[in-house]
Amino acid sequence: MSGHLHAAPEPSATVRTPGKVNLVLRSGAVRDDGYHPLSTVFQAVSLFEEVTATHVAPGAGISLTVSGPQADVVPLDETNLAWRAALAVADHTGMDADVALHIHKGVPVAGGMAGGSADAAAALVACDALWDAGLSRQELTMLGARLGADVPFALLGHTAVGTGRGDVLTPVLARGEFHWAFAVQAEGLPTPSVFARFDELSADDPAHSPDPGDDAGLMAALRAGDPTALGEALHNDLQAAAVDLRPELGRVMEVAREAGTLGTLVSGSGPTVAALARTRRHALAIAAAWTAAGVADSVWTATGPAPGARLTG
Ligand SMILES: C[C@](O)(CO)[C@H](O)COP(=O)(O)OP(=O)(O)OC[C@H]1O[C@@H](n2ccc(N)nc2=O)[C@H](O)[C@@H]1O
Ligand SMILES: Nc1ncnc2c1ncn2[C@@H]1O[C@H](COP(=O)(O)OP(=O)(O)OP(=O)(O)O)[C@@H](O)[C@H]1O
Repeated sequence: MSGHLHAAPEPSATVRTPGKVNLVLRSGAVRDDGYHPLSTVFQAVSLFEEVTATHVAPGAGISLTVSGPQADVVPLDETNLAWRAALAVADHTGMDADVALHIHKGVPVAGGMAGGSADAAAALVACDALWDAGLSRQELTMLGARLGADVPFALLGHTAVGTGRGDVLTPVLARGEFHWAFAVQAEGLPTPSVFARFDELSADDPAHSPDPGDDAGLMAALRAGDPTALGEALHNDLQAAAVDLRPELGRVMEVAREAGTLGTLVSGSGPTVAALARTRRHALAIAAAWTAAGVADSVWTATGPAPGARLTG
């Protein structure tokens, strides 16, 4: 036995963040800054991203590795949202941006479920913890909103109303557990293309505001934990645009209806289709129906709501 002690493991911080589905998404006309005013209700679901931030030698800079089912399609450079999040924390605090990041992806990539945004949120919290920067939730949320409209919700989790670009959040009371099935397509849809198609489809009303809608039924369903009522209240203004770009999504929703879904819609900007189920077993049955019909490249099941960004190690 040598006289050396084992080197202590490099200190690291691991943070878990959820993907999301928009239970309702209403969009107004494009603003001068290229964004659309939204009125949306997010629900975080139990598909999680995990980001680990590990100390490296001073001056080593940022490095990034990615694992998980679709790791090969995720950028490994400074365009990655987790990388940009680490830089944002360093800039904001004056710390040196020296960190090794690892992302384990559990949310479909470019699927309209905010996987990249979840990585940004997780990297913000992980770097804050690793560097002992002591940022408040408010500061993290402000940094997150600059990285992407969906990032603040990945920090918060659970169920929340989003206004502005989707980044101004108000938590919503939801009781119980909702069961979801997701039909994922290998080829993602770029969010800007879906909003651009939405603009073309609504060109007859170029100045419209997001329809305030009547979400009383949705809120009551969430408060009561009533999946049948929630299924009836699901709505997505971007759905027509996503289906226009990917007509095969119509068939995906039809198969979910044949399998008795309580409600089905395109998740966010798509192309993932979400179906609300009565039970976990029913969610598995809807997923099996998609597989049997050959309409999805992969099928996933999850529950919502799920917690926001949490340090797990
Ligand atoms: C579709 C949703 O997922 C619904 O939650 C989000 O609105 C998208 O959020 P995100 O991917 O975090 O969006 P960002 O990364 O901030 O923006 C990507 C692009 O999406 C479009 N975008 C996004 C959000 C918004 N309210 N209006 C938009 O028009 C813009 O073209 C923008 O350049
Ligand atoms: N950490 C990341 N993980 C995945 N994609 C990323 C990441 N950082 C940047 N990207 C880029 O962003 C694109 C969209 O990825 P993401 O998975 O966030 O889409 P999304 O789920 O549709 O997002 P949203 O629902 O927020 O619109 C990818 O095609 C990829 O090029």
